[in-house]
Amino acid sequence: MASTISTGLFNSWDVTNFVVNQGHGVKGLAEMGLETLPKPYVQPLEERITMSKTTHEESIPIIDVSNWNDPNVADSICNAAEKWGFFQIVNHGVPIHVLENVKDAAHGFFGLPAEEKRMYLKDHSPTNNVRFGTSFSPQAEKALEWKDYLSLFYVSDDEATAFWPPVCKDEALEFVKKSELVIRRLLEVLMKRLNVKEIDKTKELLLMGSKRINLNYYPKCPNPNLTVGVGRHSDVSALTLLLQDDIGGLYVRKMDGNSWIHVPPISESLVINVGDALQIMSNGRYKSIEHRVTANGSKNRVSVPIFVNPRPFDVIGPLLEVLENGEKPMYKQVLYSDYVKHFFKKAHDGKDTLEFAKI
Ligand SMILES: CC(C)(COP(=O)(O)OP(=O)(O)OC[C@H]1O[C@@H](n2cnc3c(N)ncnc32)[C@H](O)[C@@H]1OP(=O)(O)O)[C@@H](O)C(=O)NCCC(=O)NCCSC(=O)/C=C/c1ccc(O)c(O)c1
Ligand SMILES: O=C(O)CCC(=O)C(=O)O
Ligand SMILES: [Fe+2]
Repeated sequence: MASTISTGLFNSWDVTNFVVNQGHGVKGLAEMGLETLPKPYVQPLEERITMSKTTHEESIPIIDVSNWNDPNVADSICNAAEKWGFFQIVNHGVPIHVLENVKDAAHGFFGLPAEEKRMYLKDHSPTNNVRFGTSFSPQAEKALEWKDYLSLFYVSDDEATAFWPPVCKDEALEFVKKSELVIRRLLEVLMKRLNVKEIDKTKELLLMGSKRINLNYYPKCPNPNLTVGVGRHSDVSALTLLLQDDIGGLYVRKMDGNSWIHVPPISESLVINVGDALQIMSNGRYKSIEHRVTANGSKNRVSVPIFVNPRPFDVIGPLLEVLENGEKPMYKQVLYSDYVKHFFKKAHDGKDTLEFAKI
């Protein structure tokens, strides 16, 4: 392949070694001035987004949450979580400078030289809670995904201050903190429809006892149609709150069909989606929907999801309040860390992780 020969990376092993093991990331590869897509990134036809049916006739709901006490707001949120599993919120109260700063900080982190980012690869990182990586699970994947990430598991302010990379820690922490209220409000509203009247301490820990913030970087890609930014998956969180920049590329599977809907960037909005843990706890009422991201041929894209989760040692299953009306449980009780480890050890495979919890 002419382009990889000109970079000095002669075969697929060289490319993977350079990107994954040496910590250059796909950004390092993209910056070599490739003309064609290296082979390890070529996705099978059926996984390419260009081969899928995309529709512009419908879009996920956009909900103005400026008044949380308005019953119409609550209804719209619960309906969206049931029907779409995905929606955007505006007037959510997270200040614009917090959103702008964390996107800038993402560019700041990925703009560091490879030697500095390499310090956060799994084998070098001073803590398991900070991980720089590429693709999703390169050891399990047939084709790599065109994305680098920094994943930060929030334990405490002190831990974050001590271990998160200096170039982005304040901004990432500020986004986590400033989004806490909107997360709580969303969960209160969603719980009410499930017959959970108040979120006591036990419920709070079960729903939002752990948080992970990822900084995702999708560099400009030669032949974006042959690969993906992120393959089809559903999140394993309870709820995900996603900040995207103005480039676009996130697609959501329409629940009742085979078509994919674009999630258009809306300035100052946040994308919210139900994750597997909430689908399980709601006994299937709220839907954790498959989504994927395209690669982009002309721009570098960043996104910043906050995954709101149970704690690793929590056992999750359908909530008692949900089963009180006599409905049959669809999912068993599972240790949350077992569920997450199962997700992380395979390649992205749509909604297959949920099979792990099905009765
Ligand atoms: C995640 C775990 C299980 C990690 O526990 P730990 O003891 O640190 O286990 P570990 O042995 O280091 O990790 C197990 C494997 O998970 C994978 N892994 C761990 N962390 C990550 C990470 N942040 N990103 C990718 N893979 C990871 C690796 O494959 C590990 O294997 P290895 O590379 O070490 O061989 C633990 O912290 C936990 O239970 N956390 C619960 C809360 C949580 O983190 N929930 C997940 C929310 S994330 C979510 O919902 C979606 C994430 C997502 C989606 C699409 C993407 O493309 C993507 O990149 C990420
Ligand atoms: O980048 C995006 O828009 C979505 C990323 C995503 O789905 C994830 O990180 O789980
Ligand atoms: Fe996701």
